[in-house]
Amino acid sequence: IVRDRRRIPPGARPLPGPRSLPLIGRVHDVPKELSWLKFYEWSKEYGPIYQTEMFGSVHVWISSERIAHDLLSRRAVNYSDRPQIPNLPDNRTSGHYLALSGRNDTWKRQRKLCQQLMTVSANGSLHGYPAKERDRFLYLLSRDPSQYREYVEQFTARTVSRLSWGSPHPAPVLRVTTFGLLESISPSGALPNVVSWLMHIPTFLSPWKQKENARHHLEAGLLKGNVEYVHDRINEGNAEPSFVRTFIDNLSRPGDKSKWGDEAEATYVVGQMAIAGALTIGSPIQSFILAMLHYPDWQKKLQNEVDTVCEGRCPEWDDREKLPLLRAVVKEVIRWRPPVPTGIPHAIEQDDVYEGYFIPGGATIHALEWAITRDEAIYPDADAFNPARWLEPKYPTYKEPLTVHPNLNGFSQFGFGRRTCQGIPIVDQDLFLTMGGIAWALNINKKRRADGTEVPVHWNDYTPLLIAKPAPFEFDAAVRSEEKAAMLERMWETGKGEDDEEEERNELLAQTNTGKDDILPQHDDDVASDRGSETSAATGSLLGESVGSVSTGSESDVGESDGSTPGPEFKRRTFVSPKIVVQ
Ligand code: HEM
Repeated sequence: IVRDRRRIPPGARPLPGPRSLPLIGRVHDVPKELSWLKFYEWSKEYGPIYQTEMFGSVHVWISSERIAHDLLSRRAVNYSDRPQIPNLPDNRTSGHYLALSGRNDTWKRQRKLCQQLMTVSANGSLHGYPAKERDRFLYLLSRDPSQYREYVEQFTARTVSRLSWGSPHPAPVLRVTTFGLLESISPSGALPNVVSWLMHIPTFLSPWKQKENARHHLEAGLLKGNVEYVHDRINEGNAEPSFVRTFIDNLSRPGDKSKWGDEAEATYVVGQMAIAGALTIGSPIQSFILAMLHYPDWQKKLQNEVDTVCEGRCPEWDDREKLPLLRAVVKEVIRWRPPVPTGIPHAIEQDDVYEGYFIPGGATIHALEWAITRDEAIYPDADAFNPARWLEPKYPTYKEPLTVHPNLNGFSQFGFGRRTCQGIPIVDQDLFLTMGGIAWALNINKKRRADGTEVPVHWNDYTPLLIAKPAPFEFDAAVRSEEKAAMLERMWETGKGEDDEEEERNELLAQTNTGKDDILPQHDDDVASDRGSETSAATGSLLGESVGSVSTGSESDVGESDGSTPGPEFKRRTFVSPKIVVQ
């Protein structure tokens, strides 16, 4: 849609914004890296709501929480659609990506199902999965902190795989297909998302379409194979709790998809939940480590709270009422370094006028999460990491009682109106347990060179995709005592048996089935790194393979494919065990 002054009703005026060049609008001004800083800078110049044009599309940028609520929540009827993503042109209609779906009946039904599945699991404390995976994560991190990105991504993907399908084993393939999706939908991940006419190029000429088709094929195999796996486990009487099991046991109504959809639809709803969980939560966990390096005083305060309240043991989810500082740290990390800094865009359906400004129907509406968390009236000294802003009455964000507040419910960083994030129970528990666990187990410090000087750590260098993660940085992490080192060993031992057995069986089956052992990236750092160019080679090689269904560890899945192509296998991971360093 091009700005058309004839559409502006009498008395209204166009939104302010940078002057556009013919055809390209302001596209040349938006940097590939940290684009949200440019949009934030423009908000200082043009105000808390302004517009830009890019290749004929109008984009509206909102930097004030009040305005975001006025439009996206109060006028939700008109502001709850999603824009078309040129590199994923059926995103609004396919029913495969709830979060990217248009405002249609399929989306409404899927959103209800997603909420129901989440509620059942949240009421069961997420079946203890985040704690189980947290214990594994802490042990691995304590062994080799330099692999922190790999272990963080393993933690998030394994936890959400358990929640979705009752098994951690889909995690490696989930990570690959999910990262590919992130590239496909991000403005900086695929050229057609910026130069939209490229979406009309036929598939045989379009590297972007070919890559996305291969990724989608892999994803379909993964999701369908995983549902089969749950059926197998149910038939054998040993299915672990999961979203899919809840659907099959309680919500599936063959022949009637009116309320919860059918199994094919639920397959993709759960897939979307798994994708969302695997994509996002690693960002704040990594940002937490970054914050501890820049703010050692807050690390000490957090350790004091955890040590005093938990009397030497690692914090658990049941301790949350008694750990307000830990909850404040969780919330402050998300505020300080928003995981989705430009937000997930909404689309407006009909022309609208807001405070005298014309907003054209069809425009893309961005709640600029980065700017929203930098509003000095709400967050004084916004650039500083300061959990006290959630705990002391002198700050505008303080809320009582501290047994409940701060918490993540209703936080701007999870969006607005009818499209708000549905994963908050997972985010809350994953972050509480990992951040509390790291504070309990480890002292995070800047690395020192042989000459005693500190290795510098960046302040705000983040990856450019829709979900932003810190660029790699170096640090030291020492286990805080011999006693904790022994406890970490026990935490690892308790969780590992079942995994090892399954992975060993996978390896055996994979070898007999395919004789190939390199279909997955050798080093998952490739996937964890999220730097488009670094990762595309590994992802591309995987997607370039012709793949059938995807193993989740059950015998029936492995090797079940279209007959001509092998299913990708899970590589067995061997964990090196350097000596634990105790400080
Ligand atoms: C730190 C972690 C996360 C952050 C910061 C986050 C943030 C967001 C944001 C900003 C939106 C868009 C809201 C809007 O359009 O107004 C969203 C949507 C969504 N999120 Fe999350 N999210 C996180 C984790 C998760 C997890 C773990 C799940 C798993 C279920 C999840 C599921 C969804 C879904 C299904 C939607 C789409 C809702 C819709 O379009 O109707 N998110 N999230």
